[in-house]
This record gives sequence, C-alpha cells and structure tokens, in this order.
Amino acid sequence: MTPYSYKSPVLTLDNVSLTLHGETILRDISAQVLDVCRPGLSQGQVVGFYGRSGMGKSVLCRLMAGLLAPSSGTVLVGEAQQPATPGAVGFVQQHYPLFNHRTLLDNLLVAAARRYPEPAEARRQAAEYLERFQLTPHRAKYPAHLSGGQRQRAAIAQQLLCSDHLILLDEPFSGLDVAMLDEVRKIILEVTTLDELNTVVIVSHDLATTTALSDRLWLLGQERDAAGQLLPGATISPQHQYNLAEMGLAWHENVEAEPEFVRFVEHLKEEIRAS
Ligand SMILES: Nc1ncnc2c1ncn2[C@@H]1O[C@H](COP(=O)(O)OP(=O)(O)OP(=O)(O)O)[C@@H](O)[C@H]1O
Repeated sequence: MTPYSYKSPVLTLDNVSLTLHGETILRDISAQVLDVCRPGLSQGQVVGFYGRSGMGKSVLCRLMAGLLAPSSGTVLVGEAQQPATPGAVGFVQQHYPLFNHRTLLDNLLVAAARRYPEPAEARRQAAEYLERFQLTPHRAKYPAHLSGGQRQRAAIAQQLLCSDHLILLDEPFSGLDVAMLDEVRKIILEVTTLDELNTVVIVSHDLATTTALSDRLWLLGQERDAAGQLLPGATISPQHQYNLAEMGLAWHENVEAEPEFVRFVEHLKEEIRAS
C-alpha cells in the first residue's frame, strides 16, 4: 500500500441541513475531505458519496457547488476553506452541458479565460487540455456533433480549466455502456494524477464503481429513531463513513476482483438495505 498522510481540508460539510418547501431533504450532514499527500507520487484523490435514488444526491451536489445554500450548517471549499460559491468548484453536471453554439475549442477557451486572463495563456491551457483528453481532432466540432464520451471528456476538461483542483461529478456513470464506463473511469483516475492537489468528488448511485475508484466513501441514508420510525431527510451516519485507503481498498489495478473488495461491497449493500 502506498504510504500517505493527510494535510489541510479541501471540502468541509459541517452539520449541513436542507429543507425545501417544508420538507427536510438533508439532515445534519458532516463530512470532511482532507488533502492527501503520498510521498514521491503526484496523485490526488477520489472521494465518493453514495445514495439511493431520491436520497438527495443532486441537492447535495448543488450545495457543494454553491448553487444552493444550506438551511443550516456550512459548506466550505478549497484550501482557503471559503463558503461554497458558484464557480469555486468545478461541477460536471449530469448530461454534460456545454455551450451548443460554440465549438469545442471555444467552449474550452471560455472556461480557460475565467482562470487565465492573459489570452495567450488561456489558449495554451485550452490546447493542452484538448491534447490531454484526446480531443484535439474534434476541436472545431459543435457539442451536438460529439459522441457521448467526447462530450463527457470535454465537460470535465472545461471544469478543470476554470476551477481550482476540486471537481464534482454528479452521476458520472449513469447511462453508459461498458466501453464508455471504462473510459470514464480512466478519465477520473487520470484527473487525479494530473496534480496531487486534484480531488474528484463522485456523487452516484453506482455503488460498486464508486467504491472501486474512491479513497474515501460516505453513504447517504435515512436513520431511525429509538422507536424504529424513519427520521426525515437523508444523513450520513457515523458508521457509514469509510476510509478505503486505510482499509487497503483504495483504487488499484483489479481491486474489484479481490475477495476483500467483494465482501466489503456486499457489506455496504446490507447496510443500505437496512437503512
Ligand atoms: N427544488 C425542489 N423543491 C422541493 N423538493 C425538491 C427540490 N429538488 C429536489 N427535491 C426533493 O429532494 C429529494 C432529493 O432529490 P435529489 O434530486 O437530490 O435526489 P437524488 O438522490 O439525486 O435522486 P436520483 O438518484 O433519483 O436522481 C427528492 O425527494 C426531491 O423530490
């Protein structure tokens, strides 16, 4: 196992609750992502939030992206641990929205210009990301003429270009065929190796894939009171926070084939069924 240590926080959810139209959607959620340091390796990390359908994953993404304010509690992002505001975190939404009337290159240039005011530098960065994500041959195409995989790579590149190391992926695995799923997994892992400060946050209902890629995992679920009644809103119970790196289950080649991994995913499924 690669030795690692943790440094300062890059994402903090502190007692976050959200009520929408009188309905408690999220209740007292606390979770913290710390910058991970692996000596001699330039490698960031992947962290995962799993939740069943309707559990509040999209709402949680919007909170972390600063697009929604919590009813109580705080969401702090980045090395400076500032309250989340729109644009502070790279947010790759489901279905990968891009500007449809702009070419792929223009989409990336618009993103790059937000972070690199010097136009020549913005062009250099956009070109570098096109190359890195194998999109250079498609740079003059409009989004409607890209394949699903190309759109996803473009959306991730776009968010990486304009954000600072923290990138949030809402349901990155839904609706993908097997080949695409492999490609997306590769991209996620590649993003973490681009820079040791890069942290990819996956929010998904694909338990096995999210677990396989993650260093840390949190399960969103509902708790019951002493009388067995379901409490309103989803939360993260203390026993549903997993440090997969410590457990020896952080991503490595063929982790999914290992008996410990298979047993762990079965255990997670039982926990989810029971909640
Ligand atoms: N703007 C809103 N107003 C009121 N309720 C909302 C609003 N947005 C979401 N909800 C409710 O919040 C809950 C969580 O929704 P959310 O879309 O976050 O779930 P999810 O876990 O992403 O689900 P899925 O996996 O099915 O996409 C649902 O009960 C939903 O009806």
